[in-house]
Amino acid sequence: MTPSTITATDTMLEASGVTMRFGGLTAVRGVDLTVNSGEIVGLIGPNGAGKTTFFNCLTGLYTPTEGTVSYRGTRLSRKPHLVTQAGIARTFQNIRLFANMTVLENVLVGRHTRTKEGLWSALLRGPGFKKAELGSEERAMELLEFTGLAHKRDHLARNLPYGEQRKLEIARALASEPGLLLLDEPTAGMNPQETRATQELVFAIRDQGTAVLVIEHDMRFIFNLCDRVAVLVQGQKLIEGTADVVQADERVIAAYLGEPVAPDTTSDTAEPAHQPAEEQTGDTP
Ligand SMILES: Nc1ncnc2c1ncn2[C@@H]1O[C@H](COP(=O)(O)OP(=O)(O)OP(=O)(O)O)[C@@H](O)[C@H]1O
Repeated sequence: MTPSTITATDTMLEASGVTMRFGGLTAVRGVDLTVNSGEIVGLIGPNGAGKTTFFNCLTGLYTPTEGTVSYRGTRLSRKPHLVTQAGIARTFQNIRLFANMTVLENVLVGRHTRTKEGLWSALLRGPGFKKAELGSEERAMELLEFTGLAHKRDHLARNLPYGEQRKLEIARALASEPGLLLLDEPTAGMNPQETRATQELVFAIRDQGTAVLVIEHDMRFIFNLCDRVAVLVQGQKLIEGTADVVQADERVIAAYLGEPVAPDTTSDTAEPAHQPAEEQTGDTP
């Protein structure tokens, strides 16, 4: 999945002094964060702490007011499609699939940065895209097998259950063959069984050579999954460390956790922690 040139010691992402201001509001303030190859890093913090804004600064959706972002030692472009082409893919907090395309087509569109055809050609399904599609289909099917969606290849994205839509977003992100995958609340709205399956999927993604940076409010998920966790509070990084260090930190407990995280004793039949805020499948990602 990942270029064989990546070694265990590569720095994939290096964000340095990233600050993002919106008028008088400083949403992200001087944040440094590194993700190395082979790592799963978590980014947690209260609502409004600046986590998604920080992701948007990494992926070119926002130009940081201050600071730099590099991927594998090279400063990143501020254009999202060039960031994807460089090797960073992401999913969104609110699912952004092509609702009226099939599962397979959604993944094929995700491959456009790895073919000569552009996004518009992919969306309009022009002749160039159809040719490129033949070469891409095998890889797209591998990704659907990998994410457990192969049997749904011809279903419309909008007809998938919520948990499978989230998986499809991940499959589509993987279609650009990223070295680093950014996941924004991948388990939001999932039940405990789906959350555990997502955890296994993220481990498998890492094991195949893609580093992962993940935002999530489900603390059991984060602390089970991540090699390191960084905590943002009011736009600033409060602490960064292993799960044990972070969840025992009194400032983190006071600012975010409220109480130490209990071990995972949830049952498979429990209800989802919360439902998605909206029916998220839109027509445009
Ligand atoms: N485009 C924008 N214009 C103005 N303010 C913004 C913009 N985007 C985010 N903000 C503000 O920046 C702050 C950080 O928001 P952000 O969505 O990054 O937080 P978050 O940690 O991802 O929250 P949540 O966990 O609820 O998703 C908030 O006060 C938000 O209102």
